[in-house]
Amino acid sequence: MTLSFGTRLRSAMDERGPLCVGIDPHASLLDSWGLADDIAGLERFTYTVVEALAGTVAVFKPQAAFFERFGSRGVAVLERAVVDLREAGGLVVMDAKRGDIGSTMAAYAEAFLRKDSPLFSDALTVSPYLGYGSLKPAVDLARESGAGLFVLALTSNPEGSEVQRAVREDGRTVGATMLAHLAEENAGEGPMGSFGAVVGATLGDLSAFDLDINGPLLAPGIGAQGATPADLPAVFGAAVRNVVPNVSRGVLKAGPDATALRAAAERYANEIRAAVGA
Ligand SMILES: O=C(O)c1cc(=O)[nH]c(=O)n1[C@@H]1O[C@H](COP(=O)(O)O)[C@@H](O)[C@H]1O
Repeated sequence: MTLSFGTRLRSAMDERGPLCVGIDPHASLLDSWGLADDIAGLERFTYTVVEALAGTVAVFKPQAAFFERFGSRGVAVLERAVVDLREAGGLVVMDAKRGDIGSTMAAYAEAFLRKDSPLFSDALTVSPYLGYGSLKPAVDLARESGAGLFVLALTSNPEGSEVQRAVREDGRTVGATMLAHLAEENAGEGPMGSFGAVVGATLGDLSAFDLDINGPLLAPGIGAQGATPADLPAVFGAAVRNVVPNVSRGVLKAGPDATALRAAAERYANEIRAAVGA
């Protein structure tokens, strides 16, 4: 029987700590690593990160756009990275931020959440802004495959608030409504449900929101966007136990040296552990 994503994620967090390293091969990072902004540079960058960190970090979040910009050969690099990371015991959250009308959403879900898909990942980031219900095909297929979703609820960027903090007719904000849908999705699941929210670590006090969704909270924004591991308890309160903090550029800029990459990831992992008491 396939264990659920929430169950596998909780074990991985317990064993390796909650840090998620983002694999975002920005052109500027390739340049600072002394690599060309081409397929060979992308390949070298990606496999250096995979080889350096696959055995020690709990969760990886490859950002699909940085691979897609090289066309099919870039996607092939992504496919191999996903397989290698998973074989080394890491969990892969594919950051593709998909969202569409339900019938098309089913095809996006198949691309990333069907077990025999070349890009099958442990979880996928999705956008609920065509209506939470439009994500149903992805929710259903994730359940069937033992995978998970991370739904954009309160994003780390300042522009997000015009949508996510908009107040609905029932007096709730849009973001709070997404969190409530996820709490429903995860009801009764143990040790934690598989349907997570993306909640930026940059957002300051979130006590106005009920973050107790019995699921993981993916928290980008640490490092390059200015948040620090020490901010996590104040932002997330009691929900900090379920937080998976993502660091992309903050770790990646330490490359290309594998030892330096490992040291950067370890430093963030230790700071996060100290802050959240994991
Ligand atoms: O879903 C995401 O991963 C995401 C949501 C969000 O609200 N903010 C956010 O920064 N992200 C992603 O998290 C990563 C952050 O990268 P760094 O700022 O380099 O650590 C990028 O891949 C973003 O696309």
